[in-house]
Amino acid sequence: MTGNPWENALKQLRNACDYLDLNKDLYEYLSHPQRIVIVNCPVKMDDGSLKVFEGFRILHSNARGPGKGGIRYAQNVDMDEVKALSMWMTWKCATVGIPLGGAKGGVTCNPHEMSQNELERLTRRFTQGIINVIGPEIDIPAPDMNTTPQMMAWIMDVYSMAKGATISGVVTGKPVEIGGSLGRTQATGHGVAYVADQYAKNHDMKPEDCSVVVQGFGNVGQYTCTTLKSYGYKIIATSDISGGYYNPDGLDIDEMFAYINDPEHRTLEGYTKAKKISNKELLELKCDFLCPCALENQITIENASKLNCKVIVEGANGPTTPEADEILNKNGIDVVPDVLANAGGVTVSYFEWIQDRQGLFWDLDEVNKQLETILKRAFDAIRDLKNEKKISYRLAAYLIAVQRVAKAVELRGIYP
Ligand SMILES: NC(=O)C1=CN([C@@H]2O[C@H](COP(=O)(O)OP(=O)(O)OC[C@H]3O[C@@H](n4cnc5c(N)ncnc54)[C@H](OP(=O)(O)O)[C@@H]3O)[C@@H](O)[C@H]2O)C=CC1
Ligand SMILES: O=C(O)CCC(=O)C(=O)O
Repeated sequence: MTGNPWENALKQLRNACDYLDLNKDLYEYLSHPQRIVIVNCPVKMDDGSLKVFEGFRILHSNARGPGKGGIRYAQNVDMDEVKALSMWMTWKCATVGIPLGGAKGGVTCNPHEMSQNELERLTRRFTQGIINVIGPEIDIPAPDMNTTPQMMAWIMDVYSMAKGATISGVVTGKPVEIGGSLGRTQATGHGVAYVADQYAKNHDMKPEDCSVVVQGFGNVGQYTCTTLKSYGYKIIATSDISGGYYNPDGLDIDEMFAYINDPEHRTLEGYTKAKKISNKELLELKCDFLCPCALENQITIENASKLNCKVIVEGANGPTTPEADEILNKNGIDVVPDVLANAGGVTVSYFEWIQDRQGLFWDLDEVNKQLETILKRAFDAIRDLKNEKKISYRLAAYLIAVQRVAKAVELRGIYP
């Protein structure tokens, strides 16, 4: 893998602090997560054997509010990845101006090789392990890669049983039947598409003339595709672990959606109504919008100069390395950064947290209206700063976010 995500996250912070000429103490403070919890989770597997899974919950900063961020289940989860993801959450919440801090969790496991019962036992054990550092006022988990609303329901159950009361606000991204918000499942992809469309509106690009490549066809990728398609954009390629799927005339996203939801398939393997291509070919396709919606470190020094898109809209967290960013800047390819582009998810999680605390639930139109208001305000502020200072979208977003966090740190006197 090119680049360690934590080192990449530190470089991005360094760039912003240098530009802002912030005092050294602030960089020193922000370059350390506030709290790291590591838990070993013993799980009885279905075959009777015992496996111990390592899990992390990391709070990067609660200067602006309780920690917020998803939990990821994947084989390559390690502490540096979770540290980076937690720091990116701090900037994301500050970028869109919601009163939450940054946190993230992860468990090193291969969820695709585990049964639902094993995943339930793992999720319950992991929750037990982090129970003292989560809570509606402390740190609120949510879904991320390979974690689902059902898993959020188990987290809520373990926490509630321990506290002796039903506490739905401990976690977001839950099923709506137990306090989830309408629109949360679609929110991240909806936000990616909405922000891409804002970019298009600002650059005289018409949806019907624009082709889009979306790497990843999971929660974020799927709803990025469906929402962009509903706006009139043509999705010409997408991918999952089985490879890329390309059709220059446009993919039938609904059909692909149904294909992977068929329990016989799960992935796009065997889907025949598109040309099969490699992940490398997918990223280098000629298109207007490239939306990486899978993993970190996909656009690197190796492939940045080979990209054939006009703009990158980052659905994933950390898909572009700082070195690749420099190449893209030189080549005139704009990058709408993750901390803005994929902030739709955490924004609707924030709405879910509010709704749970009030016991009053919004209809879908209200959720989407508020979401778009927040994303538009953030996009406009970043665009204006970018134009004024002649800097990248990423640096503009970071300047806004880091200054907001710095102000909170100063006002609270966090290091007297
Ligand atoms: N869910 C959310 O609300 C948010 C997620 N994000 C970020 O978006 C990204 C995607 O998350 P999400 O959609 O939730 O995760 P999912 O697990 O739902 O989907 C991940 C997608 O990436 C694909 N993928 C995994 N490994 C590879 C690979 N090596 N090459 C190509 N594709 C691969 C998966 O394929 P397969 O299913 O076949 O394994 C799947 O299509 C992550 O970076 C996450 O942190 C950001 C904000 C919020
Ligand atoms: O919904 C949330 O609270 C956080 C989602 C997340 O993990 C992310 O934005 O990367």
